[in-house]
Amino acid sequence: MTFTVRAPASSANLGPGFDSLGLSVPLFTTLRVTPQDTTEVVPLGAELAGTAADESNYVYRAMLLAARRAGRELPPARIEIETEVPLARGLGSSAAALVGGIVAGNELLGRPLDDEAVLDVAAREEGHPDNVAPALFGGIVVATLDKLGTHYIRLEPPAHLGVTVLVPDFELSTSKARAVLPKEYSRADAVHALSHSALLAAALSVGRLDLLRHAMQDYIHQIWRAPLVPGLSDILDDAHKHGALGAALSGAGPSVLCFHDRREDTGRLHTYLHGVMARNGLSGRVMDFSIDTAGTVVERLT
Ligand SMILES: Nc1ncnc2c1ncn2[C@@H]1O[C@H](COP(=O)(O)OP(=O)(O)O)[C@@H](O)[C@H]1O
Ligand SMILES: N[C@@H](CCOP(=O)(O)O)C(=O)O
Repeated sequence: MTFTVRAPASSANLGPGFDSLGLSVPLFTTLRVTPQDTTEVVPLGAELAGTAADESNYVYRAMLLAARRAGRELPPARIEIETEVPLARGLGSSAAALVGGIVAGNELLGRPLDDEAVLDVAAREEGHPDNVAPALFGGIVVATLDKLGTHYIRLEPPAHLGVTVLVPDFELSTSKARAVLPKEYSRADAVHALSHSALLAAALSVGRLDLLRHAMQDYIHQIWRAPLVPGLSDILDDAHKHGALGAALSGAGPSVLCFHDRREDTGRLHTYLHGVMARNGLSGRVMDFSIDTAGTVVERLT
C-alpha cells in the first residue's frame, strides 16, 4: 500500500509571536512511501539537490522519531521526497520535512501516535512549535512547548485574510538567524512582547484586521535580524502605506510576510515590495496566498 503525505510550508512568529505563533502556507513537501524489502530515500527535484539520498536524510530521520516514540521498529520502504518550499528562506521547509516524516513514519507503523503525540515529537525536535503546529494542523496556531507537553489552539483564519510573501533569492539558515538574538531582554521588552503577541492572537481570533498592524510590533527578534535582511526595516515601517494590513519577518527570514485583505488588489503592494528589493540589490519573488487550512494530509494510493 503506497501512500502520500503532503505537509505545508509555514510562516512563524508573525512579529511578536516569537516561537509561539504561526500560519500554514500552501506550498507543499510531498512524500510518497511504498513499503518494500529495503529502505531507499529518493529526494527529487532541483530544490532538494543538496539533500542526502540515504538514511541520514532529515525526512527519514523524522520517520525514525515516530518509531522511537511508538517504541517500534520502522518497516523498510521506498521514500520519494519532493518540495515546493524554498529551503532556508523562513518558510518552514524543515518543519514541513519534519512533520511530513513523522506523519509518514506513523502511517507506516499503522498510526500508533495520535495528533498530539505527533505534534509533541515534532515540537521537541525543532525546539519550538510555531512552524510544526500549523504545518500539522493548518490554519493559524498559537502553541507553547513545556515539560508537560505541547499545548495549542488552532484558529480558523479570518475571512478575507490573505498573505503576500516576499521570498528573496538568498538563503539564511534558522540557526544563523537565531545566533544573533540576545540571551536576555529587559522587563520593558518582555512586557511589550507579551502584550503585543496577546493582542495579535486575540485580533486574529476575532477577525480584527484593523489591529494587525499595531499588534505586530516586535522588539524581540526582528531588530536583531534586520541587518541580515536588507530592506526589512523599510518594509516593517512602510508596508501599510502600500496596502498591507501588517508586516513581519517570516520565521527567521529572509522572507517577509505581509497580510492583505483578499477583497483588495495587491498590485500596489507587489510593486512596492519589488521596489524595496531593487533598491537593496536583491532579486526574489512576491507571491499571494490564502492561508492553508488542511495542514498535513495523508492519501492512500493502493
Ligand atoms: N524536504 C527536505 N528534505 C531534506 N532536508 C530538508 C528538507 N527540507 C528542509 N530540509 C533541511 O532543512 C534546512 C533548512 O532549514 P532551516 O534553516 O530551519 O530553514 P527553513 O525551515 O526556514 O527553510 C535545509 O537546508 C535542509 O537541510
Ligand atoms: N521562531 C523561529 C521560527 C523559525 O522559522 P523558519 O521558517 O525560519 O525555520 C525563529 O524565529 O527562529
